[in-house]
Amino acid sequence: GAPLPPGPPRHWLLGNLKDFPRSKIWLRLSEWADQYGPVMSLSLPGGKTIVVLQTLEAMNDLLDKRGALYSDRPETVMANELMGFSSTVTLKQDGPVLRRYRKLCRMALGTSAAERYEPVQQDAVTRFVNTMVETHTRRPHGDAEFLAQIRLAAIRSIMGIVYGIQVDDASHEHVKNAEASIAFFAKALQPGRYLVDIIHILKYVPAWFPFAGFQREAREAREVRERQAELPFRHVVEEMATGRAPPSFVSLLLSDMSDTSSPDAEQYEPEDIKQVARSMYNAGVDTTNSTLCSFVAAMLMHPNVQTLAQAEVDGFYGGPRKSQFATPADRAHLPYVNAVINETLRWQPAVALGIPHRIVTTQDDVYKGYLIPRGSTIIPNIWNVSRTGPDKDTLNDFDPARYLDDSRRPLDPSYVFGFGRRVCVGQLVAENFIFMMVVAILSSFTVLPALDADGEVVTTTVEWTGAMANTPIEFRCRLVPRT
Ligand code: HEM
Repeated sequence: GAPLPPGPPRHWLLGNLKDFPRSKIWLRLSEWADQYGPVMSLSLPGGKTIVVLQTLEAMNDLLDKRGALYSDRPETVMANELMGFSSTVTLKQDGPVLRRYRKLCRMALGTSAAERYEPVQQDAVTRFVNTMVETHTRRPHGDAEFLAQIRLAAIRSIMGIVYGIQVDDASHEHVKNAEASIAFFAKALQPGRYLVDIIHILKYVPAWFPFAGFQREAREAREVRERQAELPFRHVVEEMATGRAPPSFVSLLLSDMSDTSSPDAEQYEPEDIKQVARSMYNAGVDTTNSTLCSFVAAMLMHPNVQTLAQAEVDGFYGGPRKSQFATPADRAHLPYVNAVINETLRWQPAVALGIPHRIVTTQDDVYKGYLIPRGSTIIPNIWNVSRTGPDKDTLNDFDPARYLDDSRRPLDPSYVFGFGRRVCVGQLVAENFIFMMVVAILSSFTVLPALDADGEVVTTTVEWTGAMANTPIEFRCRLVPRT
């Protein structure tokens, strides 16, 4: 039969476990791309195979064109079984339930639905701008408050879209539950974080056992996850009963279900809607937040780009601070701003390794002469694609002009939203919100370095975390209101 795709030598017991760095795994994988080519393999203890796809061609060939085989997700014991995140869209195995979930997502996040959410997204943008103007008055030397405010804006957008709930600040009960849930979720998905994901038998260890801290954590995660699902959902049901519910993901789907003439009425349970709604926060907040924080970092590091983008925005809206009613339809008129957004998505992809897929457990496959064993984990190395293209040596630099130049235009960065039947369901609302926030920031503020107590400019370098969501590590700057 066909050989496994090439890869570094394996230890007889540990496989390649020791070859994985603790953070920014994508950098190591991208180094291996030069050595091993478009498809490589690694192994984990217990003989599990990981296949890494390094080119967009390989990702499209397998995850898209052979989607019937490659749309499963790996089973993680801690996240799926013990913490109970298997009811999350993102981690759901392929099958009839996932297809139901994704249909609900398309119904409530597709093109016509996305337009209905523009007012709640606009509201989140306006509140961000107002808060940052105030922050500048109180602390003109700048600090890291904008990071918390960007996250809050992403939260407001999601809570508004999914439940029609207005969030004043991060101490809102639903937000606290959701943030606790997302922290468990992110931790459980860190590779190698829990031994139980490597030695599955440990899942039978009872919670009272010494060293079974992971069981107690899992119980806490289940409780938090349940509250995250239940409370905001119940709020929408109550508001609908009194006729006060604004249009939201949940209210649209619930009213569709209760309409007996709708062909969908019989196909869904309220429980499906509740679980799908809960999934959105965990999938949508970190990703949107990372992208917007990377955008601010880019403006801080590249004042010349900021000036050009501001000039384009001012030209279109008629001057600084005039963009408050920007809508996604304006994108067509702002080519340079589009290039800035594309370059941000490419330069710091929010999920640099995507979310792993899995090939079905019932059938092997062969690709480019190599065996892809049934049940292997398939990792699309999005980072490597973002570093591939003309002018390769410059691809670590932030340079939006490359998208406006035929001779060095990189691939369209939509690959940062994933592939095939598992492609991001929030892409449209995410792109709309990112556009609205970027225009509002450019039009309302100039991003400048923070000042020290003597009013001197603080030299700032920005680094990114190496975790699943590729987010800038806390840095300070000023968002100075424009006049
Ligand atoms: C810049 C923003 C975002 C980026 C870069 C992003 C990226 C991704 C990626 C890479 C995947 C995995 C696709 C795959 O498996 O091939 C994904 C899945 C998903 N995204 Fe997003 N996402 C973003 C925003 C959002 C938002 C705002 C929402 C919700 C409104 C959302 C909801 C989801 C869900 C539910 C899934 C799971 C789909 C499935 O497993 O079938 N995402 N996203």
